[in-house]
Amino acid sequence: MRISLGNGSRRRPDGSGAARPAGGGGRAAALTVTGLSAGYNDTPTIIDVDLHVGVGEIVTVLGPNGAGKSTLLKAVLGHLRPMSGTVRLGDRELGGLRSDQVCRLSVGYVPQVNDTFPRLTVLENIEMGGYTLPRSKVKARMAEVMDLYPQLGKLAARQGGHLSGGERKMVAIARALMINPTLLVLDEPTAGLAPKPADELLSKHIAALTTTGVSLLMVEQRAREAMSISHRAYVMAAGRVVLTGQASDLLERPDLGDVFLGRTEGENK
Ligand SMILES: Nc1ncnc2c1ncn2[C@@H]1O[C@H](COP(=O)(O)OP(=O)(O)OP(=O)(O)O)[C@@H](O)[C@H]1O
Repeated sequence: MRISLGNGSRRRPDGSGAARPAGGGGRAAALTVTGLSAGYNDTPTIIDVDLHVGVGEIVTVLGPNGAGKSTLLKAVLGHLRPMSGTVRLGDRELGGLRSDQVCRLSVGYVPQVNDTFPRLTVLENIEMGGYTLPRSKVKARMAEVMDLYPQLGKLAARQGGHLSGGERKMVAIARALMINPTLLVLDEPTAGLAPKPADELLSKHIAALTTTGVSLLMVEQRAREAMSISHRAYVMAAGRVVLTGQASDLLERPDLGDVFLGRTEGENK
């Protein structure tokens, strides 16, 4: 059974969900997943998933291990071919496209692991993200991206392998922003981070992305912190969406950790 909390697409109280043109000319578009089933070896792992990320929204997918969260992202990103259903970004159908084709439609991806090139400097890592841009546009786009994360300026010459986990993730996000994505997909960005840098990554660096107008789909285990910067959330269990609603409504649930992650609140901290 799917439970829905809250109605409509309310913006966050500070109004930061307002769509703004992304620097560099990216076209704003919403992601709409309808009736999506996908999986491995002809067996569906996710079943009949409906999900929407409005323009400029942050939407978080939560759920216990094995719920199908990463499989959902793979199907959106073209790493897995949908068995049924549709994945639309604006008026474009992504379902059935290869991952490189999805990327060329302005979909940025920050993977959970192998997020930076350890032997390349911060600047080189970020520049790599612009490999599909005309050469003449790369430097200007790098400047725009560095404006969003000025902290990276001080680390410009440092190798990826010599960064903290939080710094590395910021570099990975900056690299993904180089294509000025319409949709940015983040797979468990705080995985492996200590609580303080994890909170900082969510509350500062990921929350700051709302200023770019990008639509953001994120899988995240830190339910409370992720929802405090999200517009809506979807909870998956055993391959299905079992709960969806406004993040502010879901945040009020005292059983957040138990219900959303299948574990205790203490473990969620
Ligand atoms: N490449 C694969 N081949 C076969 N089965 C897979 C593959 N990848 C994942 N699965 C299975 O699909 C199911 C969902 O996995 P998925 O990684 O999507 O879950 P998840 O919610 O992202 O879990 P976690 O939070 O642990 O990352 C699991 O039962 C998993 O074993």
